[in-house]
Amino acid sequence: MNQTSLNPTEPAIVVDRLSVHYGDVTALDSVSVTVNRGQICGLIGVNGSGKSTLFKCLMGLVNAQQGSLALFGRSSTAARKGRLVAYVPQSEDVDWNFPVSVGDVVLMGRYAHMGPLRHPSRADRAAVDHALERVGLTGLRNRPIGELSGGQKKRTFVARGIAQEAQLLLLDEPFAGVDKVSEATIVELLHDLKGEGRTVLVSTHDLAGLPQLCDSAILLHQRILAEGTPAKVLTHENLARAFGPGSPPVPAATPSATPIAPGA
Ligand SMILES: Nc1ncnc2c1ncn2[C@@H]1O[C@H](COP(=O)(O)OP(=O)(O)OP(=O)(O)O)[C@@H](O)[C@H]1O
Repeated sequence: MNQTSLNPTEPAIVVDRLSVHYGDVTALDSVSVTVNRGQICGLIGVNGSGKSTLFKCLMGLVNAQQGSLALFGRSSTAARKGRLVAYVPQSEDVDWNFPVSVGDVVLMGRYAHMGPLRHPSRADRAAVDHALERVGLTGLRNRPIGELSGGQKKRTFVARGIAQEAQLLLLDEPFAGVDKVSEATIVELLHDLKGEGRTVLVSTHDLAGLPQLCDSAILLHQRILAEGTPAKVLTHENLARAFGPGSPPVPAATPSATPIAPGA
């Protein structure tokens, strides 16, 4: 399955009335969202608002009690098997003591391309080389993943998604605990990936950077509080509903917050 076999009219993500409960805790309550293809969409909300749960549902790692979802019109299992979707998990969800090198992690992105013996072909090795180069980690290929900085670890997982040639990248807080160089590298990469027609859903607490990074945004608090352009979503009222008293300020660079003078 590749991009050319996809129906171009199908959105990258359609979530329909999805509810997830962990025992007594409601993580997602009848969540419906659509993310169109070729967009960078920002997922925002307080800690515990359900962002990671939504990512895990999209990856088929958590089963919803109610509702449905589709990735490019397919089930999450079919999308994963078709290597359409790549996931960059939160750092807390990764066992960094697992004895693998940076190159090994990126090569994992090629597994679905390989035969049952997982013997890498020349094309697989070239894809890994290319992905490492794009994230600026060629020199660290043989380094154990656990020895990298937070930002380098994130870049390694982004490289895995690039090597996989995934059409949809799900990034759970890629900017958390990363240095400025890694942050700038990841932002540039996401724009490049979008330029190639790929779709990105990225959770972030960096509201100030969101208008520059994202085409659209989703504000989550178990339910969808707002969805649309960053300017539409990042209003004082919406942020107060999501974050409560002491909510973060509306980003100054939100396009609608800076009206263009007539004739400008
Ligand atoms: N495996 C689990 N078992 C029980 N409760 C869970 C589990 N995973 C998440 N939760 C609860 O579900 C709710 C949503 O958690 P989730 O991790 O999806 O939120 P989040 O928005 O990603 O938070 P953060 O920004 O802190 O990562 C929280 O109340 C959390 O405590």
